[in-house]
Amino acid sequence: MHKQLLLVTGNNNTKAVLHAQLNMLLGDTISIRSIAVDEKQQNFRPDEFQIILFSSRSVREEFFQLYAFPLEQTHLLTGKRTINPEAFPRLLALPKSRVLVVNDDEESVNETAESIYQLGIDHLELIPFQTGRHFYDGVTTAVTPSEKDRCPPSISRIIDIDVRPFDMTTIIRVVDYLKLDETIASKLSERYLTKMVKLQESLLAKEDHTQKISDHYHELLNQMDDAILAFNHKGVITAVNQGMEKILSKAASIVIGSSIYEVISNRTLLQFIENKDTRGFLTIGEQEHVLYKTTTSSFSSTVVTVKSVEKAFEIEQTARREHRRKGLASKYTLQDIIGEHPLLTEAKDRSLKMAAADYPVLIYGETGVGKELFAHAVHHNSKQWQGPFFAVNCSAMSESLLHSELFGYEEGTFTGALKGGKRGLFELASGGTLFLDEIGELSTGVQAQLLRVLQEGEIRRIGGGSNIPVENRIIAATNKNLELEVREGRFRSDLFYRLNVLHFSVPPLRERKSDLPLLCKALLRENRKLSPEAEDILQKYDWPGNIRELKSTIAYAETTGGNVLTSGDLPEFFRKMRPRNAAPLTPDLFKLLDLLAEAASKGERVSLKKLAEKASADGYSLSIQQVRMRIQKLAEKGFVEKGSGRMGSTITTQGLSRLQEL
Ligand SMILES: Nc1ncnc2c1ncn2[C@@H]1O[C@H](COP(=O)(O)OP(=O)(O)OP(=O)(O)O)[C@@H](O)[C@H]1O
Repeated sequence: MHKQLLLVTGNNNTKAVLHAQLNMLLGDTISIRSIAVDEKQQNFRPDEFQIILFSSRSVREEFFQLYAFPLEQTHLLTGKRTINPEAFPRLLALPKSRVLVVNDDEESVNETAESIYQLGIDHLELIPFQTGRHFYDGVTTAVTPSEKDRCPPSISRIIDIDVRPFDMTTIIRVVDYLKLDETIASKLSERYLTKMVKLQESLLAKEDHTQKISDHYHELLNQMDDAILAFNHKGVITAVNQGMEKILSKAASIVIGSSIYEVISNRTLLQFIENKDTRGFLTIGEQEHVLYKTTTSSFSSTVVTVKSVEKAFEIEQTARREHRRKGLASKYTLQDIIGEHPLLTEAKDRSLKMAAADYPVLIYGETGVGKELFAHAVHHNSKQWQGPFFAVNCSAMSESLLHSELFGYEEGTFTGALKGGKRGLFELASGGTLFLDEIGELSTGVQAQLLRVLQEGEIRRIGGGSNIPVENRIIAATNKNLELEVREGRFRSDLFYRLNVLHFSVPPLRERKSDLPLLCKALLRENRKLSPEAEDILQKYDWPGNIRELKSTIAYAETTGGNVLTSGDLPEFFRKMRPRNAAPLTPDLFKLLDLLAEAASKGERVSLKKLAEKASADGYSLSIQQVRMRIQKLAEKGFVEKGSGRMGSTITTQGLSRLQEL
């Protein structure tokens, strides 16, 4: 009689998979009938089967609730299930993480998890799914043998490992009970083994790969000049390199896995690990070292790096250059502030001394004297020189805009607010310097907020509920007399006294005109210079716009002039000014200029011949050649513009103003 096996499963999907497995392994020798437990069966007699194989214990229980047959002659077997080898690579590819195991009941969940562990997949922390529970803290991936619908909504990634097949012991028990030919058993194990070997190969490949990666990291860590130590949130050391082994005087094999408190005896190092600082110093023997501490974003690991002072300095320089490239760091140092006048030198000396302190600095000075330049230099010489430098002009924005620029806002605070909110300048400049230019223009509302920051060291974003600590050096500048502003009630006295602790003035250019040649030289492009006459004009001027005005004057002259910039190349305004000691015009030059002015008033240009005739008529006997030479002279002074060919000449505005002066 042909031996018959009944397979009973929970659902049709499982039935199809398990039936295919049994059929492949035993189909040539026995007849297999498969049912899903709740399927309606007609003419069905379970006692006709020699063996009934259940896919799980719950299926078995359900079966006997449906069929109350006495089954004395039938062997009942609940199969053990394993993981589908095809799904193996998908499990191996998952990163080290916590993963939810989902199946239809508690037992099958545990069984699935057990099989995963038994197969050697140990990099996953498997969390058992519980029916009715919706949230699993921080778990976003689930592994399930085709029970996707049961996965809770908090799961974003589902790894379907397909229906779990019977494991080999179940098959062997069937073969054994049915007393099947031994050759079948060996054939079976061959087929089974082939699959298992493949599985093992992928596991080994993984282990080998992991080992290789681990060796590689070790090698890299040891290549580094710095000493490195990493520990987890429990203070257990997870990595060290040779540099750190030397500092600790202990081998990595002892250190790794031990608590930091067991292996670190150096008090400075231990204190640095415990405190909040991210940078510290450590002396080992005679040598100074810099300590750095970084915590991973998930706060699960902390890495401590020990660098030699020289190397740290080099890196900080590079970081500074990078900051500078991004325009965040201060761009100027005291060397960039040109001038040797004692008043300027005094300002430089003061600023240098004030830079070292922690108080705010207030810089007084007229517009364009270089207050911002000084603010950069103060930042550059301060403790926070490595941090960012942000400047804001308090008069350039409306009160509400300035408020949001300085303090930032939370998402949804107002129409047009950026998604995720916006960090204000106080937050951005934290750890660095915030330069508040034209502080005298601050509205009373913003003055009150600024006072709060200075007193409390924290800000509150617009629309935000919590206070955010900030640590900035404040440098403020004004061209107003702040004391007067306080007296007249426009500036808060408490804010004034907070800001005014350290202050200095930058002298206006008119009080340090001896610096003009130096400044001009620095501002002029290479190969360009000022004619003595032009320089004389610049010396005579009062410079209400200070260096900013000087800069634009030079830029103007360079655009209009050649290599030697004459008074004629200066902006019109300057050309009207009479240079000191300028040689007076000779009467015939004066006459020619006068004639040209007369013609210009009629909108005419005059030829050399005509000029000679007119001059002669007024008693100035000049040949055409003599007129040509004098017109050339006037043109050199910028008073006349010569026309080409027969075009004739005309007087310039500079010539006209000279004439008026005379
Ligand atoms: N001593 C100096 N040497 C070289 N350049 C200078 C010097 N002083 C000022 N400058 C230049 O002049 C311009 C104006 O300087 P800065 O903006 O620092 O003036 P300020 O006093 O802050 O002006 P404001 O009060 O109008 O903001 C800048 O381009 C700056 O580089």
